[in-house]
Amino acid sequence: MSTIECKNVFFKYTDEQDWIIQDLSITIKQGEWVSILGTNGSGKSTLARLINALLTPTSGAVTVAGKSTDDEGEIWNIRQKAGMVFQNPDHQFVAATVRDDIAFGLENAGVARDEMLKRIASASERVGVDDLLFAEPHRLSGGQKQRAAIAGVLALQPDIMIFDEATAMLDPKGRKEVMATMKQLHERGITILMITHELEEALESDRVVFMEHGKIINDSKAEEFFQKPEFLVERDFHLPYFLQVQKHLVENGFQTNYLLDEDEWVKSLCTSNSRM
Ligand SMILES: Nc1ncnc2c1ncn2[C@@H]1O[C@H](COP(=O)(O)OP(=O)(O)OP(=O)(O)O)[C@@H](O)[C@H]1O
Repeated sequence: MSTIECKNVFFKYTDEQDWIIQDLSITIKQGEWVSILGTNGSGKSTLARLINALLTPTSGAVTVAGKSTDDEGEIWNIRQKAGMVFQNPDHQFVAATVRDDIAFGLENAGVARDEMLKRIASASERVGVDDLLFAEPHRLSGGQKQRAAIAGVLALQPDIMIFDEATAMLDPKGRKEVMATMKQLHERGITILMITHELEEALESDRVVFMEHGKIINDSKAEEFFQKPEFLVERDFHLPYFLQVQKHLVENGFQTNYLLDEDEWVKSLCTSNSRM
């Protein structure tokens, strides 16, 4: 069980900069699916890197499963517990085949050969790249590449997976594949931290954290967060079409609250007394 805990974290990359992360505190429990939304430059990726121990706080504390990211002896342990998947899948591969790429991380982690083979088989099967193990990563489609990258992280048996705009470079099919994989990992109890600009993706999560100027300005359940879409509209976020329609209905008194599941909303509309 790995809880993520950030306590009064301040961070800047250089002395000359203003704070990139300012007095940020958050606790994320094992098994949660948290979307991290925010405007460009608000510090989302920096927060992810602080949690993954790629960066350490200038002041304050970040702990993962009770281990401080400041403790040099725990860095590799933390990175295994909290694996990261990045935006550009092409930057994540180091080996000539998917199989060797997954094996590379395991070798670095000192996993014995028999165990390594088991883990490669199980991680690749879980994300549906078991038939691509001998393929060259650069020849895969975008969605396949991201799933192969996820398999590499998954083989290290993380409790937490951090997706930093992992679908941003994918076409709709690739996005769908990666979102389905995230959903499946969440169902298996892995904590999902998903940095995204896509509200459709955030609708899938349990909790939404919204960052601005290095601070968390909203932290609530997704159902609650999406009850106030004007918060997003004011910040130039593009609402999913079915939420835009609901916004008009709410504003005109035809509906009292927002439903985040499109099918459920359509069903309720069809059975409602206020059918138009
Ligand atoms: N290596 C670095 N050195 C100096 N400043 C940096 C570095 N990386 C990021 N920054 C600055 O830190 C701030 C926050 O960047 P970060 O990437 O965390 O934001 P973000 O919310 O993820 O942005 P985006 O949505 O555009 O990806 C930005 O002003 C950025 O210019």
